[in-house]
Amino acid sequence: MDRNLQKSEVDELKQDIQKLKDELRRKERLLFELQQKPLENCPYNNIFKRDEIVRYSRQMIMSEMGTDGQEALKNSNVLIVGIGGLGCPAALYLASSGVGKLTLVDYDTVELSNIHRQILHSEENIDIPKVDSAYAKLKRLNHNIKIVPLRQLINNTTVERLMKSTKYDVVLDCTDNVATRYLLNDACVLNNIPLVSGSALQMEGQLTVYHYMDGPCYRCLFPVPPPPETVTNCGDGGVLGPIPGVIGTLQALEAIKIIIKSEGILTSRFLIFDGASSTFRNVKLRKRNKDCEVCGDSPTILTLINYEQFCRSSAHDKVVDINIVKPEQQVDVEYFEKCKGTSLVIDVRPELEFKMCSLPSTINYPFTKLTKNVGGFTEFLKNQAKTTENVFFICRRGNDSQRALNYIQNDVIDSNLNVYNVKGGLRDYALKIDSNFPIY
Ligand SMILES: Nc1ncnc2c1ncn2[C@@H]1O[C@H](COP(=O)(O)OP(=O)(O)OP(=O)(O)O)[C@@H](O)[C@H]1O
Ligand SMILES: [Zn+2]
Repeated sequence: MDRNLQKSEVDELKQDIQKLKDELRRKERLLFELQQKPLENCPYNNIFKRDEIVRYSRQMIMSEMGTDGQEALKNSNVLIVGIGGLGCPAALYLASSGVGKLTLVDYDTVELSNIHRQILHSEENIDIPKVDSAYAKLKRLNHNIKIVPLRQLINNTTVERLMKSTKYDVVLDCTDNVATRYLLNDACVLNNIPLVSGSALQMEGQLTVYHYMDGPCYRCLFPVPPPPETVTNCGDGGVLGPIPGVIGTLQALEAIKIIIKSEGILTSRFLIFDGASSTFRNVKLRKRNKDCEVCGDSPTILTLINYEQFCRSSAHDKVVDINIVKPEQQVDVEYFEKCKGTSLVIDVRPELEFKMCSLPSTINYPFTKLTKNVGGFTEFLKNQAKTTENVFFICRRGNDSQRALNYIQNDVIDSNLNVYNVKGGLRDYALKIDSNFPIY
């Protein structure tokens, strides 16, 4: 082609390719399903086919499960939201145990940094939707069950549509953000469905069942969202692969227990797993809060609310520091690249991340250390900067570096230093300047 494509043309082509890929995957799924041999009826049992009896025999012979439990599983309908670190092991065990219909929802595609813990996805799945990768693996594991992969974001509209279309026996919250947690909680309370909720970060995991029998819901325990700056996800704090493996597996266990009506469901208590000391702890929770806005005796939340706004406007928001970084101090990576050779560059990421990868000739001064000793840092800065007037602050995505600038802004006001924040941080640097720099 002898002309440059316009951005809109490129976008259009990308959309066309995506549509073709989606269609191809849909047809592959159809073909796979058609190629599966239908199970043969068993003359010796009128509920299960011969293969099913053999397949589930090791759990069916247990008194806790029995044929009644297995039949309940076969007729059950489970929704898993989030096919990441928790959703993968949860889906694996629910599919292998014979849950009749499993709906998988996630909007995201597989990334290389996911697969150390998101065990349904493998190297050849990178860049494809997580739900498609999960579908393919689970169908090969157990083609007798129905799996519905939905590549979509769970929001008010989609969750309402889902819950109107089917009666779920149980919902698993395998997501990683507070707004979705409140949304799923409220949707489950309003539709009277138990919610198995898990979380995992670094070496620790937590698990509980909300809105089951007279147990509390998420809102009963946390009527106000936590301050956004106190919430860390795996992307920021890291996580050891087996931790969500343990918690996701336990989420599947609780879901199975709910379906087969076992005793000992994890309601009104929290299970905390500490992988560092290999210990499990049970923390007793309050009973349902009669004043809870959604599950209380006189609820005020009768339909879904705006969850993003609710999480932003929490009482704690007021303590978020005021941004005093001037627009001219916000520079892009292209400008940074031009100046960095003759400037001082302070990388405010934690020491460990700096060791993982860093730009040459940069100094590491972690943000947490800086905030504990602002005065000491200013002295350090002035000493370092004897040979240059320009100081660039950089971090992974440009947030902590901006906050660092906020902290020291007033202290360097009388010096001859020009301080800048690199917008988009090292992530943008990798995307726009040097693709050899690892994006993580
Ligand atoms: N509202 C939502 N609707 C659908 N899927 C969601 C929603 N919120 C979160 N998820 C999904 O939940 C999953 C959570 O997975 P996990 O906590 O392992 O982190 P991740 O986002 O995949 O990875 P990382 O944090 O390392 O980038 C993700 O796949 C994410 O796309
Ligand atoms: Zn409640």
